[in-house]
Amino acid sequence: DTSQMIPAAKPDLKIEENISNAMPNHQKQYLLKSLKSIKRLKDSSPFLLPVDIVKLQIPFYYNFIPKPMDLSTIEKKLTVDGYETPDAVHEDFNLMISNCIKFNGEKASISRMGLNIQASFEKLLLNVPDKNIAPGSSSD
Ligand SMILES: CN1C(=O)c2ccccc2Sc2cc(NC(=O)[C@@H]3CCCO3)ccc21
Repeated sequence: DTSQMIPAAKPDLKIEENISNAMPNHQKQYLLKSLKSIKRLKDSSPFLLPVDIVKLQIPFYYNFIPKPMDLSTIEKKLTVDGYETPDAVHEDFNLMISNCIKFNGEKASISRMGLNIQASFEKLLLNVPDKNIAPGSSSD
């Protein structure tokens, strides 16, 4: 019952810039390319930008979703070296999808779309270059 609730303010996402041991550039470039190809998927369009609580008329969204996430935020964070490892990128991607399922429910079509792009992203993650392999060298 939201009649007694006070809409929570948008959480301010503090993106740590240039963290101490930022991810090697060849991993970062691979992940940026992967995000670009995810963004081209039709099921990605609702995830391209932060959930707009005004357009969607959901003033209590941040009461239920304290850590909103979207593809543009992940991409920005990658660009400013806000991630130490590919796993940390994967974590934010999973956060974006779990937020969607939590707010909309497993059965909602938007959740099916989210699971689709999550599966596509995880396929791309299988081929992230190793941290230590110099780009262009083969691993065998
Ligand atoms: C991920 N997600 C949601 O999780 C969400 C959250 C609350 C209510 C509906 C949805 S589906 C959804 C729709 C849009 N966007 C639209 O539907 C566009 C923009 C506003 C109206 O048309 C963006 C995010 C989103």
